[in-house]
Amino acid sequence: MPNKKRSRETEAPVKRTKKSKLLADELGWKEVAMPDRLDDVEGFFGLEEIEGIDVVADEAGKLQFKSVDKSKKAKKTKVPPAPPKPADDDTEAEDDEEEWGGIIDTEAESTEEEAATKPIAAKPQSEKKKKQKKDAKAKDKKVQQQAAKSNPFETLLEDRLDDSDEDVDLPEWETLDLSFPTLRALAKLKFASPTAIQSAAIPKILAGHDLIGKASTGSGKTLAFGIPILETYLKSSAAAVEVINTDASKNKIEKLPIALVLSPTRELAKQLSDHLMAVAAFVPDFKVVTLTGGLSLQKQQRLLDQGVDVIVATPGRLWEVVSEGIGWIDKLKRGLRFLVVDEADRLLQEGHYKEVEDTLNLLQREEYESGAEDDGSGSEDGDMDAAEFKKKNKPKKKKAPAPKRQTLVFSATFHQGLQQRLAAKGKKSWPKNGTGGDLLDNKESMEYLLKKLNFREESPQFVDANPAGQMATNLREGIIECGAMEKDLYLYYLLLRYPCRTLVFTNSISSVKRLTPFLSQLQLPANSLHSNMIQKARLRSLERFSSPSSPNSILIATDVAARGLDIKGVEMIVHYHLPRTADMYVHRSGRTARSDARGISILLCAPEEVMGVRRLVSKVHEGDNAKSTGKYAMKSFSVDRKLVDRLKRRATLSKKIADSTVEKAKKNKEDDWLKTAADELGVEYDSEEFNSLKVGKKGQRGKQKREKAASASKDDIEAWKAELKALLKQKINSGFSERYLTSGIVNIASALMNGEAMHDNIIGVEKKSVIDEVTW
Ligand SMILES: Nc1ncnc2c1ncn2[C@@H]1O[C@H](COP(=O)(O)OP(=O)(O)OP(=O)(O)O)[C@@H](O)[C@H]1O
Repeated sequence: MPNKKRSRETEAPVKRTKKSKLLADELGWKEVAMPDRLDDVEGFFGLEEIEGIDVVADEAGKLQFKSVDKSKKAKKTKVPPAPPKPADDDTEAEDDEEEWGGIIDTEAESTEEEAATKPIAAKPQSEKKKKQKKDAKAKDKKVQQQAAKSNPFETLLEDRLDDSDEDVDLPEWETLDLSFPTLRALAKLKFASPTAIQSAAIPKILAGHDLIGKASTGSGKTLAFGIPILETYLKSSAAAVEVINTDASKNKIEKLPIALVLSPTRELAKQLSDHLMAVAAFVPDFKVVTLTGGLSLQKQQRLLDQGVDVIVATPGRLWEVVSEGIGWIDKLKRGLRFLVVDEADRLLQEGHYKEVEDTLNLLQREEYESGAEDDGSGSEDGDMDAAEFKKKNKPKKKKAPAPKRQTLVFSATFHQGLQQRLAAKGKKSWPKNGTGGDLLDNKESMEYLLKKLNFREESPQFVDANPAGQMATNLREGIIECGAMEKDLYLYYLLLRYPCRTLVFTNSISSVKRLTPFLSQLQLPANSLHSNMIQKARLRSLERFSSPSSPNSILIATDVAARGLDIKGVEMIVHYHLPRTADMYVHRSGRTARSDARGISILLCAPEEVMGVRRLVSKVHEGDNAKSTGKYAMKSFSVDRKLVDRLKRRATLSKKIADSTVEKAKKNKEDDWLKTAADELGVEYDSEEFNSLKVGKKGQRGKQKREKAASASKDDIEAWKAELKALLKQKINSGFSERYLTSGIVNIASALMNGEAMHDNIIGVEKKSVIDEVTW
């Protein structure tokens, strides 16, 4: 039956005849657009609708159609205004509008797990809570504004209209023959010269080649593909304007996306979009849309429908948006001039590859079916059976010219484990014997990518901008050997001794959840990032971590932060857990020493891990020019063991407090869940009895430990907290900085009271840069 509801906005023409009763075929049916991908299309090939028609039955009960007076109909079908929503019932609206609008509250970050356990209906907030939220909002807004000030991209966007006559003098970029708007943006960004990958890749891409680009972390790969995309956009929009000027009949151009950039993580996608917008700061119509999970799907669809030049997306969300949208597959096929696969080795890895493959299949450039075209041969025979009708109306195949789409692939690494994983030979873990996780050489990477990606050219251009080494030139690496159970203590030592913006990598979400309160108890500004956090909390953590107002901030993260993130001022990377593969080591370490900056990467290693790690790191450095004379020997990072000893009690107390809080929260959650389950089953719930049944011998020890932590009494915790507080007030004298100790510049007690205590003033040793600790 025609669906009146769906066509409220459009008025379908009705073929009017003299008689008021009409036959079905006399009606002005209008085709309804269908989502590009239907899950089950068997026996279904189209939908049409009609409006302004009443269905009436004659005396014999036969249905007939009757045209309805439009004005009356309009009255009849007028949609009543939606009833006002109760003030606290904003769940639906929120879902629709959910987008990142900066820091909005400072409530303890909640995970998706936690969110799921919250009651669905929002409770009315108390005045006090509202006020707290308001204050927190204002505070976070301030932090956000400060963060924005430090973001060169934002400043650039603010400046762009101020000085349109400004001269651009960038001789080093001259050979690339770039447009004025691009050069202006580069000048504003203070990028005086192109980086090696930019010099090598930009001319090749502009010449129309497919390209595989390999260059070390932080070496400017984003603009190596971003600039050619912008230049192509500028040329094609200039050509479009010419067409309009010379051909009066074409007064409207359809805006089609010219580039699709795939990113493995949400945060990287956002960063890539910002970066592209920054270089396009003087091209006002250039529009980049980011499609990532965790934020409103509808909002992203709306943005796309408003017209877009570049789409930056994570594969899962792209697939969702495009396949559920209408006409997007066709638009992508017709419009795309560039497909960029950033962090290609990650995106093509097992687990991610399926969605990328689906996307690639969608974009196949062979002949494609454009869908049914109305050729005016609609059915006139009401008795025609479905099969016959379907045959007659079969969508016509239409040949489309192959689009000139270039495929651009970028990464700092291409490693062998990738191929093995794709061949489903099982996961490679960090090798004890130092043989796995090897990085692919150029020939192997090329073969691999050729197999996986549908390049336009038979041999895409391969650019390796840093053949001499995998790691950034200004990066120093070190190793600290410590007992497996002492990693918390050594981490605390490093963060306290060398206050600077630090990223700490762990291999599990639970470690992130444990280490964050552990460090917070020790008054270190720790934030967390892992994939179980809701998207807003993820972005909020990153904002806090990168805020200029907290130059010594710490981010405890899983490998979700390992690739691509470009955060200014990160000086130290700590591998709390060893990276699982060599490429992960390269990417994690690459979050520091970016562009011209210096940085250090430190591995915390248990004695049994040291040999394997040393071997693997020397593999990563194989081929380094400077070190090719012999095997690269990873340096031990010098540690003041005396100071470590003096920090032990603090670390022990903080660990106890953090563990008991985490375990208590877990236990409460588990108890709640079990109680509900028991209620539903109508049985008595006894947590101890239940636990004794649940755990086998194997997990007994860990379980006992956890139970012990969870069973700490409130008084125990309070006592630990008081002891820790007292300890934190005391300076710790490691013996080598008497000048600082006796100077009395910092009044620790009042600093603590005012919330100003930072790790560089609660330790009684001189602040020292971690980077200066190693020889350069
Ligand atoms: N020509 C240039 N001159 C100076 N800085 C630049 C230049 N091009 C890019 N940059 C800056 O260098 C930093 C690193 O760039 P980008 O994020 O593109 O690196 P990348 O090679 O993609 O790193 P990764 O492999 O970690 O993803 C960014 O802050 C960027 O703004």
